Amino acid sequence: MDVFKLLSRSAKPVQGTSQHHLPSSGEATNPQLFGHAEASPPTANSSKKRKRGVNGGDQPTALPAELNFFGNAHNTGNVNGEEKKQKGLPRKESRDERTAARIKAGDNDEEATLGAPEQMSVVNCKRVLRGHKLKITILEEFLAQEPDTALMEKPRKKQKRREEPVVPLKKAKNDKTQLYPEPLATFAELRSRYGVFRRLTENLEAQGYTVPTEVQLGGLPLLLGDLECHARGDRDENLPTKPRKTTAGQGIDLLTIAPTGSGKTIAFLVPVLNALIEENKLQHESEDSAEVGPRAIIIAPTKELASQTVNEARKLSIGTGVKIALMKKGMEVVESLDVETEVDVESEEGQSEEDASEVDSDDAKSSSKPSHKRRRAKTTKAAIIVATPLSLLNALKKRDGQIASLPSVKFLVLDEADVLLDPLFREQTLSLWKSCTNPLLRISLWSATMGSNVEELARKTIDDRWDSLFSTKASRGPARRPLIRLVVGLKDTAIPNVAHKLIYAATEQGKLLALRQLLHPTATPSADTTPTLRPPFLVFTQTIPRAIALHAELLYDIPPEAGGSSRIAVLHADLPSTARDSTMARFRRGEIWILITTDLLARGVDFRGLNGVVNYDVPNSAAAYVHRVGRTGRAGREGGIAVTLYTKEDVPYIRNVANVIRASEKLRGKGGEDEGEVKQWLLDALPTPSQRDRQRLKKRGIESRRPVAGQEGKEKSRARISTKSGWERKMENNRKGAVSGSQRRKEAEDEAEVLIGDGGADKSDFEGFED
Ligand SMILES: Nc1ncnc2c1ncn2[C@@H]1O[C@H](COP(=O)(O)OP(=O)(O)OP(=O)(O)O)[C@@H](O)[C@H]1O
Repeated sequence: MDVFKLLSRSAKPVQGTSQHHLPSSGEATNPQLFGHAEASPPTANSSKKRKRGVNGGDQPTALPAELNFFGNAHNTGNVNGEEKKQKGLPRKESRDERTAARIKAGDNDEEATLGAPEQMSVVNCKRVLRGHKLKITILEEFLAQEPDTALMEKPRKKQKRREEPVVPLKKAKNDKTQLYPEPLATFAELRSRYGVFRRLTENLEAQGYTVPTEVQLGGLPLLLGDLECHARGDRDENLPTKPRKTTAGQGIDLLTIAPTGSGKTIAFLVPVLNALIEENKLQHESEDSAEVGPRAIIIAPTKELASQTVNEARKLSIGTGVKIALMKKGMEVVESLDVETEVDVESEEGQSEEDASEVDSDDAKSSSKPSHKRRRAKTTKAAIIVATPLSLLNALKKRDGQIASLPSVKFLVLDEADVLLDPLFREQTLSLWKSCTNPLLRISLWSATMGSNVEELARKTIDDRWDSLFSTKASRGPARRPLIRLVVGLKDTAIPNVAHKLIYAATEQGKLLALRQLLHPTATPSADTTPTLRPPFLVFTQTIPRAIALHAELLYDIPPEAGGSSRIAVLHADLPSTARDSTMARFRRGEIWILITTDLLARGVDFRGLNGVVNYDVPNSAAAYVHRVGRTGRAGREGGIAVTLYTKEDVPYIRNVANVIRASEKLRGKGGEDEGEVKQWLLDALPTPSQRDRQRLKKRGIESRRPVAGQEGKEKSRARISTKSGWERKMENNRKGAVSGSQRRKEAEDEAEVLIGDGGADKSDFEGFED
């Protein structure tokens, strides 16, 4: 029995989306989104800019035949080595030295570690990076400067110090500097170039990854190397690599904006795991006692994403000795701290949420519920802790309300950083950031979308933290790490490998009809009309009550032969953890085909075989749209469909979504006025929402779909999802009212008749007539 056929009621598939093109039907052939044609050498006129360079980018010698970086990258460096020799520039040693240290530390695969390939020239690096739409910019650069010893010896008055702060480091801001680090051509280079531990690369290989995705080919060299990258802009593009002096060994802080499903998790996990394996080995060799406390913290906005990250990290860490733990309520992080370890077990689940559009109510809300049952906390011995902000914050909260510090933490990763630094989680995230007091802390922020305000906040927090650590008279401080920004593709744009459909449904009832039409198409669809959506897919609503209501409405739409109501489920933050976990597991196993949810699942969650996403309620922002539709088309898979239903209430705001679709279609090559889903005439016709409107929408969603707290009746009616119009419902209610009224009247009459029959009074009261 073809269950998909049953669900789609024998409809023929849309042209061009035959089953073998659907994302769920197989592995992606190429996880990279851009630069597939990179291997072919450029034509003479392909880069006018290069002519300005010293040697001229159009010279054949500047673009050698080894440009097939993804075929045999190890050959690419020879020419560059020659170039360097000719120019008399020093060859860098640091990688080899590091590799030798690795071997000494016990990772003895000499064959793989020796003979690291030579470096590419800047021209080649630039070509590859541009081909893959990677832009790497240095946001802030900090140069070490000798501290003023006079100031160190003579403490100044408070007033004076404020006027002339003692800053042992000179800060040099340069917003325009672009970097061209050598991209990672193959995963084998992790070992040969960066001396990554064998076990880690084997575990990566075991996952079946063959080609690094864009964020991995750009991000891993930045995080694993010593920033020996090309720091000059267009002017000096033909000059070879010059290692940066200021930051060797210190690493960098990184802000990454890369498309959804582009493999950011691997990009941040590999460097952290590698560093921790190294640390373990060195500790073991020197027989030092193991450091107390976690060494890396990964923060994610939802439990679902956090537990997915733990799974990924555990797969990569098999046999390495690095322990990873998912932060749970009741877990103690650092034993020696006098933290509030006794926890309320009952209040752990099902905290309610005011607004379902928020990412995870459990974390966004404070946990000030009274305790019912208490149990002792366990101290985790894990080196890496993956947590939602509130779960970790609760574990660090001391009895006096202060947050305990985590000096052992050297890596802080903010996954979905823009939402973690959004007002909903900002305070919690910044408190955790502040609690990581280790001066060597390396921070990396990751997301598919990042507003400039979030970038600015990240920059400022890094600045302030550094100043508070090293601006005192006595502290000299290490050389300041630079903050680098890596952008893959077009910032804040949906992935190009998903087909977008924007459907006007006019009213709420129209949306339900349209969704049913998607589920059970009656007419043969064509590429231009309503798309056929094949399970499994996700349906997003604005609020929890609406998700529940839609689930109730669609529950019996799936024929019993196809599994009936068990094939459709709802997942939201008001459900207990166990129910959430079980629904996720059933959806991943393919037992659930249609999962109705809120923005709880909009970010980070990776369902490999998801065929589509339905925005039953329009997302609250362009960023929300990017993340929601990014649940399909993961790792470069083709065939995903994103359907957005909108009503007349959405029209004032739909332009945000239309713009994202248009930009994504341009990336796909459908940039013409009359091409793609969003035609120019539609864009011209749509109103542009004001900044205020956009902010209000982001915060509250469409007002008429919001539940009204404390007004049970209204709340219900607003959440109601039904094909019946308001007028029909009113008439139905009137009919129901009339029927129940007549029933009441009838009952009253019957009662009266009984009383009359009985003489109209209570027998017990009747004492009889007196003689
Ligand atoms: N090099 C690779 N080759 C093939 N698949 C990969 C590669 N790297 C990661 N993947 C797969 O790509 C999928 C998406 O990865 P991941 O969840 O890390 O994406 P992401 O960039 O974090 O997305 P989001 O922004 O939605 O959180 C996963 O299924 C992962 O296994």
